[in-house]
Amino acid sequence: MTLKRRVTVLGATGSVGTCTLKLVADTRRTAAAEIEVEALTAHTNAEALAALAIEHQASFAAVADPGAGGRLAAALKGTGIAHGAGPEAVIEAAERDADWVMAAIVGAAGIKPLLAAAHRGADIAFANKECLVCAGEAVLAAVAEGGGRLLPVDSEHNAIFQVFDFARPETVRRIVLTASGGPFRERPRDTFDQVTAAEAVSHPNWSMGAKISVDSATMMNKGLERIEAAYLFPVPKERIEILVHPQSVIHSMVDYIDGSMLAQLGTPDMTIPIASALAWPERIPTGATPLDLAAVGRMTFEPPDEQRFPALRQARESLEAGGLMTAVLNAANEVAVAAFLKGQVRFTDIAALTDHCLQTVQPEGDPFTLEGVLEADRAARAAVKARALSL
Ligand SMILES: NC(=O)C1=CN([C@@H]2O[C@H](COP(=O)(O)OP(=O)(O)OC[C@H]3O[C@@H](n4cnc5c(N)ncnc54)[C@H](OP(=O)(O)O)[C@@H]3O)[C@@H](O)[C@H]2O)C=CC1
Ligand SMILES: CC(=O)[C@@H](O)[C@H](O)COP(=O)(O)O
Ligand SMILES: [Mn+2]
Repeated sequence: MTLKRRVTVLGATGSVGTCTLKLVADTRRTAAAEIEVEALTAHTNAEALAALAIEHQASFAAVADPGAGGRLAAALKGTGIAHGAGPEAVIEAAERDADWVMAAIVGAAGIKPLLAAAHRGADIAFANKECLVCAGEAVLAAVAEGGGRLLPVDSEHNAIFQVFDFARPETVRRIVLTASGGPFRERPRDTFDQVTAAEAVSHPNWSMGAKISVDSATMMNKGLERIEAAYLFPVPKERIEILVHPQSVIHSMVDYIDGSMLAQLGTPDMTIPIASALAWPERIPTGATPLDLAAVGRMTFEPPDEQRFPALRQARESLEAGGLMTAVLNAANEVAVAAFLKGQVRFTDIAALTDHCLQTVQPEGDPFTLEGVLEADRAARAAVKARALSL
């Protein structure tokens, strides 16, 4: 089998983006594969983007920040690589002719490029969970219209995707999303207000970008993943459960009506779910360390604690409420996490700010349209910013 792909990576300079490009390069070197790189994007990191574009011989590179365009142009001078700057240039990257697009921008900023790629029928390797959380209906509609595949990359959802019987969804009793519990699983609750940004981004098992690392620390990540799973898999939302598994070896499970539980296991390395999405339904070799269960020794499990991690309750209630409440939750969380990372609010303020927003913002737009989502997103961001100023 020769794997043929023309790939675009949205969010190429990030943790998932660089992992994807390393896998692409390794696969080209070590397997029967014809993989070309069409376009790469970043936000402000123009020099790193240019280096990646040159290394991977991309046709086009774009930075979302218009102010970074000059640096990108300078770094690409003489290479022949076309480039652009501003949100429209990132959308142009998504519109260019790649058949496999890695959606690895962080946050709702990724919505428009994702929709552009989905609308024209590209296969979407889907990491950017915030897009499904805030615009799930629009994303699924764009994928259906375009006719491409939505290939989950988030490790839990990729695990479920690998073991879910899509031909017989009625045989699924429940989905069990595993959660590491984050860096503060055992930390005394009464010290949470002293948590520093450096402590919050130190995930016990995964090396990831700052925003998702903080989300893992508050366990909002698992809440967002429950919402993501509700869009990705044909299972009633009340049958999506969370189980704390501190070793992050079992990446999630599907529980069937006959009592069989199927799981996907692996070392905690994003190379594995990205490779699954790149080759699907085939498999390709990767450099990921093979799982050594004897070395792991023990795997443990605990129920999640919504008192200790209120983000879990907030996400569950937002999913139950439906409509645009998950868009409100996502936007509120994005602003609160950014404020925490800048040292403007305490760790415990993140949940307080999202709670405030969920109680005060009542979006009235249409959750099926991008306009409705963006309106809810704006209202939630404004509410959190106003509240954060008064803390
Ligand atoms: N990291 C992981 O292991 C996993 C991540 N995910 C999800 O994947 C997504 C990416 O995560 P991760 O790679 O960790 O994030 P990073 O912060 O490491 O990277 C984010 C990428 O998005 C770009 N970016 C940031 N803001 C914007 C913007 N406003 N417009 C356009 N591009 C932007 C960044 O560019 P620049 O470098 O210029 O800032 C960078 O390329 C997230 O949604 C996350 O939840 C899911 C599972 C695992
Ligand atoms: C790698 C990945 O998919 C992350 O979402 C990871 O699962 C975070 O770990 P926890 O949210 O379980 O701490
Ligand atoms: Mn995950």
